[in-house]
Amino acid sequence: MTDKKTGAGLRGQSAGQTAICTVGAAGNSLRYRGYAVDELAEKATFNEVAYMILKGELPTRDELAAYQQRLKGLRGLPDALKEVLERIPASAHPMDVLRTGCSFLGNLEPEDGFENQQDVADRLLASFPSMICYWYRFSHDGVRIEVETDDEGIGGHFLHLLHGKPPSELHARVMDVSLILYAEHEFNASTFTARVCASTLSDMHSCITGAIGSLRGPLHGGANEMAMAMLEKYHSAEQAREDVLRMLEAKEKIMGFGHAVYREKDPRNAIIREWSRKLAAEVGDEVLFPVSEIVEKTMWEEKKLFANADFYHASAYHFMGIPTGLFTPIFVMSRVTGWAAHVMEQRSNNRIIRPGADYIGPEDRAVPSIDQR
Ligand SMILES: CC(=O)SCCNC(=O)CCNC(=O)[C@H](O)C(C)(C)COP(=O)(O)OP(=O)(O)OC[C@H]1O[C@@H](n2cnc3c(N)ncnc32)[C@H](O)[C@@H]1OP(=O)(O)O
Ligand SMILES: O=C([O-])CC(=O)C(=O)O
Repeated sequence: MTDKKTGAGLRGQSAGQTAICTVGAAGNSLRYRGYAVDELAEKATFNEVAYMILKGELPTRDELAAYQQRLKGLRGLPDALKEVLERIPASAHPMDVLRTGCSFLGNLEPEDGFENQQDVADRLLASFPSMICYWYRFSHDGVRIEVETDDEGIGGHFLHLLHGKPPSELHARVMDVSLILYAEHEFNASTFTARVCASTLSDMHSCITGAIGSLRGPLHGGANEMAMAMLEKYHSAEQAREDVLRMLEAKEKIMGFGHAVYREKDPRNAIIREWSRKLAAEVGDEVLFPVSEIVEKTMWEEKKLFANADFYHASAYHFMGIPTGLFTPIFVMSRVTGWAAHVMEQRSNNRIIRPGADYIGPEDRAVPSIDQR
């Protein structure tokens, strides 16, 4: 592994303070406002975690009930947004759809002052599943769906809209855990994008729209889709192992492995792997899960590279019948909590983020006339 404190990517350097999250303390831990992610994934719902990330503390029973009611009431989409979504072709990337949806909602319901920041965060959290599913079902199935359901959880609501029926208890819980695991991750690339935008005192929709653009890339959130594209090529564990060895020999990147901060393991991986194993048993899978396991084993044996949060999300989502293109939008539905919390934190103690650069271009020179060039 390269020295994390040298070279490109601002690796290992602190770019500011945060009270929201710690990543990689002791090489492998993840805590949101002091709570370990493993414990949250076991004992909490995503609604509770979202509330805690956005508002600072875990909700009481009454606060949670009121918050769930509030989010349910914010699931609807304005007609003008539905019209825009209907014009986006089926061939569009779903992340581009959410990027447009977020930006367009900013035209219809502008933040109009930082005193409304919590309201905008709640509105985006509640309406992203509606946006993506409204577009997906219209462009792929030709139907205009009703986007308001009575599902308690955002993950269950998403599956309901996508499949047109309420999800099983198991699927609703897996979605909830997945959203907990993806909710927040300190100064990752998309969150840093949001904070840079916030530091200019821009509006919440601009910050979140920019963050969606950064999350889209295959080195960040887009890795779960790329991992799925690779895994579904294989018909057996043996074939997968041989191809991974070939890719490593050719110095190709294997998506869903490695991390910019964790050194030993990504604590989210073991959690989503076990849920994926349960889903594999439910659907009677004998290929995708064993293939995923052999890829994980081979990467560790050959390169000491561990699976990150994205890797087993690929098989878990696939087992629940979610189209691959919607994997990263699910990440958005969750990470909007972390992004918005960071925007609010940046605003609360702001100085415009504007680093310097080491100049490596030509020495000073005179401008020649056009005939002399
Ligand atoms: C939710 C998330 O966003 S998690 C990240 C999701 N992204 C991916 O899964 C994409 C694949 N992984 C990667 O590209 C990288 O591991 C990143 C972007 C996550 C981290 O990048 P960096 O911090 O630059 O990686 P790092 O410094 O640890 O790389 C060390 C070495 O391992 C190699 N390496 C790292 N990840 C991988 C991988 N997935 N496959 C093959 N080789 C890898 C690097 O090429 C580098 O080799 P070198 O020293 O010969 O140049
Ligand atoms: O922290 C990072 O660089 C990427 C990551 O795992 C995340 O954003 O969840």
